[in-house]
Amino acid sequence: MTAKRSANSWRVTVLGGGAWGTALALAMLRAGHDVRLYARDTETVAAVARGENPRYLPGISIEPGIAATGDIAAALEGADCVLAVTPAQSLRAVLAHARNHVPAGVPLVLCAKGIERDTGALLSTIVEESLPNNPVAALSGPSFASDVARGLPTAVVVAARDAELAAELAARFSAKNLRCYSSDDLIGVEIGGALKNVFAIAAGAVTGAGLGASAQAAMVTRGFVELRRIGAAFGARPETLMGLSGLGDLLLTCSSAQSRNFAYGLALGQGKPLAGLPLAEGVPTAGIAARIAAERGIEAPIISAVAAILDGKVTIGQAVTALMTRPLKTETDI
Ligand SMILES: NC(=O)C1=CN([C@@H]2O[C@H](COP(=O)(O)OP(=O)(O)OC[C@H]3O[C@@H](n4cnc5c(N)ncnc54)[C@H](OP(=O)(O)O)[C@@H]3O)[C@@H](O)[C@H]2O)C=CC1
Ligand SMILES: O=C(CO)COP(=O)(O)O
Repeated sequence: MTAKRSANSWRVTVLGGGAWGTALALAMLRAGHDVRLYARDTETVAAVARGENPRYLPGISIEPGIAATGDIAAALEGADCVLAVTPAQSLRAVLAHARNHVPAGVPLVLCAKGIERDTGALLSTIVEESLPNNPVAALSGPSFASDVARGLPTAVVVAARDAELAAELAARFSAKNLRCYSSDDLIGVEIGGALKNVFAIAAGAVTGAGLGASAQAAMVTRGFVELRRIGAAFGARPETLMGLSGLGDLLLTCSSAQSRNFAYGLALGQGKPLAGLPLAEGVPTAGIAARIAAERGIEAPIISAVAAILDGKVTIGQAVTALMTRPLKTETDI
């Protein structure tokens, strides 16, 4: 199943041994690359070496060929490309740890989805601050880690400001069941991936609270308007947000309890305990996105409602009433 390495094979280093890091390491292996996986947790390193990652990808066997290590220097030595696949809120710390070992000039591909809670920085800004000598790219789109790890087909987008770099990365990452489109709209791809998580929480909450499929479709549609407004304020192109990293990922994660953000919202809507649930990137992103929208005068009532619910400032019922009684307007007034 593992593709043969060719002259086009790169040494690809994946930073992060969670669900998505492990799945992407497998995807890179299948695309014919020489893959190293850095995980800080020794048990994860040992598990990947055994051919499994039961904590993050239970029941999925990991093909041999991924060199897992807890040694950041060894992981990055000779890398042609680095994939950053830890949670958004950890990115700055991970890059600080990796900084002295990342070869100059090699692309750093963001695979996390979020906005830094404390600063409002997009993840590309964090890379540019931390690794000024490395071009930044982002990989995003509808792609559950377990689907990709199992080798099920999907399509994603790889973006970089330099269209040639984006196209090269997309070509090198594509494999039989991973179709990578390219884009030079880095910010658009980042914003789509980050904000869809907030609406996935909202979609889960709508389902959990039993508000009905109609409410869910209406919320996701109006949420997408907010995503487009915020995207526009950051200079994202509308067609990017209509693509895999915006609409595509919104469709996936707002309709499936396989999404951890949707599952988080579902528990919220059902009044179940939230402690101990898996990573839901939309939680920190909701608060900072609401703040960014308020500071920039962008109308984002659903994002603000999600942030207020997560902060315990309003109940889901109160938020729904507030949303339903907003002044009426034309639909196209975005
Ligand atoms: N899972 C998915 O389907 C997809 C996820 N993503 C995005 O990818 C990102 C990562 O998600 P995912 O892999 O699923 O998350 P997981 O919770 O499955 O794994 C997170 C990984 O990051 C590691 N980590 C956290 N903080 C640090 C740190 N400071 N230094 C080193 N390692 C650290 C964790 O290590 P430890 O075990 O030691 O805590 C763990 O290996 C998120 O932004 C997510 O939105 C994108 C597309 C699909
Ligand atoms: O981004 C994802 C799929 O594209 C994964 O979504 P969750 O983090 O909500 O599981």
